[in-house]
Amino acid sequence: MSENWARNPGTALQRDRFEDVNINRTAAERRAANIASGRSVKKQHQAAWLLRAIQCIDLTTLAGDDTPGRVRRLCAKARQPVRHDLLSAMDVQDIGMTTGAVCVYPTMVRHAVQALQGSGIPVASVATGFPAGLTPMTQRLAEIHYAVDEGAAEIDIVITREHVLLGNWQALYDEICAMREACGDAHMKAILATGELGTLTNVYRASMVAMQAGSDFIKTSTGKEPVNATLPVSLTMLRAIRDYGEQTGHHVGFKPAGGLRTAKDAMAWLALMKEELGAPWLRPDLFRIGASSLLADIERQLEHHVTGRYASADHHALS
Ligand SMILES: O=C[C@H](O)COP(=O)(O)O
Repeated sequence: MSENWARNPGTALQRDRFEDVNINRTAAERRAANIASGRSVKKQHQAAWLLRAIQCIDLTTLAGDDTPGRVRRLCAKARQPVRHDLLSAMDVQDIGMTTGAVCVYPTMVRHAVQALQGSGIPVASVATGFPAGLTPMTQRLAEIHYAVDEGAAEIDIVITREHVLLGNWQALYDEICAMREACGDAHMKAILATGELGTLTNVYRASMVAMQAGSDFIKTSTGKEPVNATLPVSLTMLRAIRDYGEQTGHHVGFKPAGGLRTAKDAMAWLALMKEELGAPWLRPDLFRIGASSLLADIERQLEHHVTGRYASADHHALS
């Protein structure tokens, strides 16, 4: 992550920027499918794209049975996400390849911070009653303070879905503003839990409110909803990011999360980013992929690229 990673200061709540916008699901699905067909990435560039995807992964463990040991193993993988011999074969052994961040629950932050010392890899913490967000506001804010005090540099908050479903934009804006303030210097990603928002129009409107309230990133899902990151939802959020950028001049990042497991998924989302927002968004400052098990398949594809053979998935430990 670059030192000068710009924050999104947000704006006042401006309903006229989103209340009249309606998203056509059929058109969004068609456009997303077209982009994901992968025509925009030439075969010979695929390995470079996969390396870029790794640099954008928020390597995640968010399980009830997480332990300090599991978090330490995850951090070791974040420090060295691809085997050295594969990096050497691709002549990229000296680029300092790491994942974008490690993402954990608040009580695991200290273990991750310790394990990542000196690596420059930030620790992200979920907070605010993840995944449902249905705990009292004072506790949700206290959780942010706790995670920041433990050393989290990034906070992934969850929104109250009810505010979106009822169109209570002021309440949504106020809640996210309060969370942004609690984050202090930590960068804030707002998880919209799009699988629970009903319509793409709601996704667009919630995205806009989250950005107006100062979110540095908008993120699709917790990974715990029945439907997590999809391409049409992502397209809708990227359109909102583009519109917000045109209106304010502020660049907001995007994080698809939940169910992204294959190198093919990573390629589809990279293509979507490039097509919709352009090359500046293909870097960890503005793009993260939240995933617990994507890295194994990417490493497998890179091995195939280098050796022409596939190793078994369990050959690539704990990715
Ligand atoms: O934010 C990250 C997600 O929780 C990861 O979801 P996943 O386990 O489906 O990759």
